[in-house]
Amino acid sequence: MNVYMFDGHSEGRSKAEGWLDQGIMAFPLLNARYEGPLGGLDKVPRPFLIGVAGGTASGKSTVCDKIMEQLKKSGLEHHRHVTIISQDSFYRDLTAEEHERAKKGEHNFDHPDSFDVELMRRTLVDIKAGKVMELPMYDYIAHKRTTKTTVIHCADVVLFEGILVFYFPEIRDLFNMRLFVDTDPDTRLSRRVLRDVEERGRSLEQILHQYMTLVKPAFEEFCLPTKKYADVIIPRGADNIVAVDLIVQHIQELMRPNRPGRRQRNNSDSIVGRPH
Ligand SMILES: Nc1ncnc2c1ncn2[C@@H]1O[C@H](COP(=O)(O)OP(=O)(O)O)[C@@H](O)[C@H]1O
Ligand SMILES: Nc1ccn([C@@H]2O[C@H](COP(=O)(O)O)[C@@H](O)[C@H]2O)c(=O)n1
Repeated sequence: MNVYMFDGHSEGRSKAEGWLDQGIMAFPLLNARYEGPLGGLDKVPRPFLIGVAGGTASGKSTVCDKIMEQLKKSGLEHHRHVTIISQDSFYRDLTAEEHERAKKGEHNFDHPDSFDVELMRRTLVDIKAGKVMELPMYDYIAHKRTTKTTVIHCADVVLFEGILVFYFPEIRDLFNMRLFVDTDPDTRLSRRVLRDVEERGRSLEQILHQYMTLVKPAFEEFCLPTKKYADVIIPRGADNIVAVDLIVQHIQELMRPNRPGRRQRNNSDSIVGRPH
């Protein structure tokens, strides 16, 4: 079985392609023995779908990578697989006019209308149903999904990361666990500048213009308010080893075979704490 590890470092291309460039890695994950679609109180959904939200460059992808790494280290291997999907794969196609604006950093990629929500929903529903899926890849230089796709199949844990994964109720409600990566805005901006210059072919002027006029206001209006939907808020992102460890332990516990009282996620469940 294959698992796609995404690193987000591919030059100007999609995160998915970056993961693929590193090789499709077998990633045996958990030794649990639950099978098939869930419904009973003693079953954990398979795949177990985890939403990972947070502002741009907050470290969402890095946290997802850490979670995968920790699960791997845990040694609970054998026939369990984890997949990371980026919400960026679901940016909708731009018109010619929008594309011209995007080239100047004037298209609002941080607004909910920028996403093909129905494609996102259908894809996640199909993944939850255990179907083999082809995901569109995203090119940050061309500002469009490419004809290349990533095939996802047989995942036991799926991490779905993106700035607005909790914004749309029909997407939000699909998650079995919700994480919000909460990183200081100055840190995020400096990381974004470096990343967008190095990997997304942007000039400093364009990055700052886009950030101040579109990214920052949209973060405050659309992304930040979704923090309240998180089960766990992770301050400082992947640097927060304690939070990542606790989350991984919780996933392992949920998936432990024959766990007493194992049951499906309830919206009032909490791992560490809920936001006020
Ligand atoms: N804890 C960290 N310390 C230093 N750099 C980091 C850290 N987390 C992420 N980065 C860097 O910041 C950039 C954005 O991180 P990423 O995980 O891709 O964020 P997001 O997925 O939220 O956009 C990347 O270049 C990444 O290497
Ligand atoms: N063509 C595009 C598409 C997206 N963006 C920016 O990417 C950010 C989301 O990705 P993160 O990895 O940072 O979460 C979002 O803030 C968009 O502004 C872009 O610049 N160009």
